[in-house]
Amino acid sequence: MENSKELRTWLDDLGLDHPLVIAGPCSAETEEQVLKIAHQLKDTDVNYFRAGIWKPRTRPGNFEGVGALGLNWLKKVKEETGMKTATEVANANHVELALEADVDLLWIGARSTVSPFIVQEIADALQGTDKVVLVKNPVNPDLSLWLGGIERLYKSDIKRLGVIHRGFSTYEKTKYRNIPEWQLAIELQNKFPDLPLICDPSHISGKRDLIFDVSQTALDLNYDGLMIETHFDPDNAWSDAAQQVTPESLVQIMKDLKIRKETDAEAEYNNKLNQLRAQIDVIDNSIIDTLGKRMKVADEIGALKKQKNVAVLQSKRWNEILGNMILEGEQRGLSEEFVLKMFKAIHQESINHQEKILKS
Ligand SMILES: C=C(O[C@@H]1C=C(C(=O)O)C=C[C@H]1O)C(=O)O
Repeated sequence: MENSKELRTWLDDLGLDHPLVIAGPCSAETEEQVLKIAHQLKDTDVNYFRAGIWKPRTRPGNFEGVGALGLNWLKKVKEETGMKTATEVANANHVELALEADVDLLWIGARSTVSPFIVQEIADALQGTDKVVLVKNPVNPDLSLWLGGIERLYKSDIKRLGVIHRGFSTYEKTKYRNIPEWQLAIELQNKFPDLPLICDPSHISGKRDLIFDVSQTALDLNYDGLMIETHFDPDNAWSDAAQQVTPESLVQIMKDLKIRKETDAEAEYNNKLNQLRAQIDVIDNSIIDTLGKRMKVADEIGALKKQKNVAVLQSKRWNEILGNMILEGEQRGLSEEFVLKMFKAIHQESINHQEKILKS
């Protein structure tokens, strides 16, 4: 599959002057609940009304969705509000029912994207559809698996495509429910700049207070749209209560978000930018030069260790370096997270260099 402008035709055709917005409850609970939220979202920036009909839950025993019955409620949403509708499908049967109910946008969830069997089954069931189909990232940070999902759909002649970034599971405790790993989405944009990219700040955040911040970061990184879970009574929602916002909050979030343009033609801005970028180029070259020199010293240490039959890894020395560098970094405004990541990568490269010498 190649990048092509065609991938974003469905989005361009909407002619929006704001990011695409997909909003609605995490789960459809009752007909009344679905219609009430839909009417509250009707005259806002919302383009697609979402509601989960089949809910994949991590553990059994939780509310698993109202099932096909909820599709009738989505039909009513369309009739009564004119909003397009969206839901998640996780197997061929869901696809068949959702297409029958004329749902306008279908997405494949993170737990389905991990399974090529399931994605293929869904792609086969959707063959040639003119519905919009979006693929959420797999739960693990695997770009190939994510793109593989898109490619399977593309091969099934589905051309109105896009991706949803909902973050990645992690064992570590972080402020996020699912860590964003923005680099992965940036890499995806580099490969497929015209594939519509939607952020799901609700699942990245896991709590409503973080949603604005995550949404702004997404827009700063050129995302095309947002999927935000919305409920009139979030605290009493039957699923994902902590991360849903009220329709009023959603409107406020959309109002407060700054939509950045890709560039600015003004000469003064461009001159200054070019000057600063020239500085960055010089600094980047010196970083690479310094790292090359560091590895040459590591090579010499490797040769010494080889002579004396000493192990490559020296944990005590390594921990001293890490501790010192975190302190040094702090004084220069570098976060501990960044310093750790960078020095772990440097250490690994140093080990690789020494290993090569010890094994030669
Ligand atoms: C270079 C050495 O080998 C390893 C690599 C280190 C580094 O790159 O700084 C530090 C400790 C060792 O784990 C060393 O022993 O000093």
